[in-house]
Amino acid sequence: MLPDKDGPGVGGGQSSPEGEDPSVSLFRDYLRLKTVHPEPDYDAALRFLDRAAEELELPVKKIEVCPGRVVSIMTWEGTKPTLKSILLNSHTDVVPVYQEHWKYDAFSAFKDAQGNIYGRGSQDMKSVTIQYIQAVRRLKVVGWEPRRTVHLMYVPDEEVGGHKGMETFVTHPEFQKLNIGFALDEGLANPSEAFTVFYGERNPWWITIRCPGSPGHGSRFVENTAAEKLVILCFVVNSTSHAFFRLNTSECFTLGDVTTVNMTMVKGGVAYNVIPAEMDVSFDLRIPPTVNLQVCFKAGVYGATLTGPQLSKHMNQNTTSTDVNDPWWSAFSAACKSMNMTLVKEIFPAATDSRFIRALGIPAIGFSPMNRTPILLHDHNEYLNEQVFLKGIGVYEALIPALTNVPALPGEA
Ligand SMILES: CSCC[C@H](NC=O)C(=O)O
Ligand SMILES: [Zn+2]
Ligand SMILES: [Zn+2]
Repeated sequence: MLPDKDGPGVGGGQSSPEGEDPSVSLFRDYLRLKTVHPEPDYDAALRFLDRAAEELELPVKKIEVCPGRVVSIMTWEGTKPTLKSILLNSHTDVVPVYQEHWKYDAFSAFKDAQGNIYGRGSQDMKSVTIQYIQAVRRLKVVGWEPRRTVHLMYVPDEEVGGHKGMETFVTHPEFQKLNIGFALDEGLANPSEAFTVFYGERNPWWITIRCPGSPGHGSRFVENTAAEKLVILCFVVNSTSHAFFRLNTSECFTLGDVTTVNMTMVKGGVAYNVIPAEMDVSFDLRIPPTVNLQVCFKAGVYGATLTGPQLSKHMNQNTTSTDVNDPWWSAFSAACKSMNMTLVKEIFPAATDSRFIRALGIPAIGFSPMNRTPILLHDHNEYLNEQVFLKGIGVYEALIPALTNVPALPGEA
């Protein structure tokens, strides 16, 4: 039996503080699960999502893509199930916290007098998971039925690159069976009245460069040392400041439009007085889809060599159409317009699981309905206001019908 309105919430809602919207209580319950790296409690998330699926009366499919790494999918079958489906994707994991820098326990989902709900994942992206679920719940309660099938997918390990999550799952036959036509995934908050939507991402490259050099006694003049090469690489990294400069001019660049390079790890050396024979230096590069990746390869690393394993070097640069004539974008943007929402289109500055979906040629939009909210993902004191959260449910309540009503496209059954 579906509940009357937003339902009692997973687990019966007994924990709902008096007067609190059940959707907010459900969100706070989900924030309390410690799906935090390096050892996320994925079982707790899967149990929580199973209970939600039971309440929604939706079938669940689980696929263990790697040992201990399960993708869970709730499916709301459409009245035209041969048409391509809509994917509502979210990841279940969250990044670690420095608890000493938080005002409240990062896993207590504390709500202050302004209605700000503090918790790791409140923006990234447990809010979106619950908003999808509650939007579906509301649509079911009023008896609405989708034409296209809707899949709510919950994936592990996005925060560590998605290798044991979405990257592997997109190669699985069960993924093909979902027959996805269009996907929604996470975006970022926007401090203004507007909402940001992401139609592409910068390519993340996590690379390690080995700098071999001449060894010797630490008291001598030695030419061509490993450390010397490492220092030259520091100058290369300095080019990041050019990108920063461009960001701060009147030119309309956002972080997603420029390349950034940060040296993030250095390894090498055994003793104060021994010049090491090699040093490894690691970089986090983010390259916009408009930059020729082959040129990046040829840029040269001053006699140093790339060494393995290169943790991530995403090469696909597909972006999603935001052309007025694109049927998915026009459905998405028209629904937002009907709610008087202002949209700002950008390239996502970091990486999400959308990149694996776009790489298959499937259009994907990164969108978390959080306006009037500072960008606090991965930061201390990450929070989301309950009113903003609740409005977001309404946004999906309009977006799901808009997207599932996109008429059959050429080539669709
Ligand atoms: C190289 S994949 C890294 C994925 C990660 N995603 C979220 O923060 C990021 O650092 O962007
Ligand atoms: Zn995220
Ligand atoms: Zn994240």
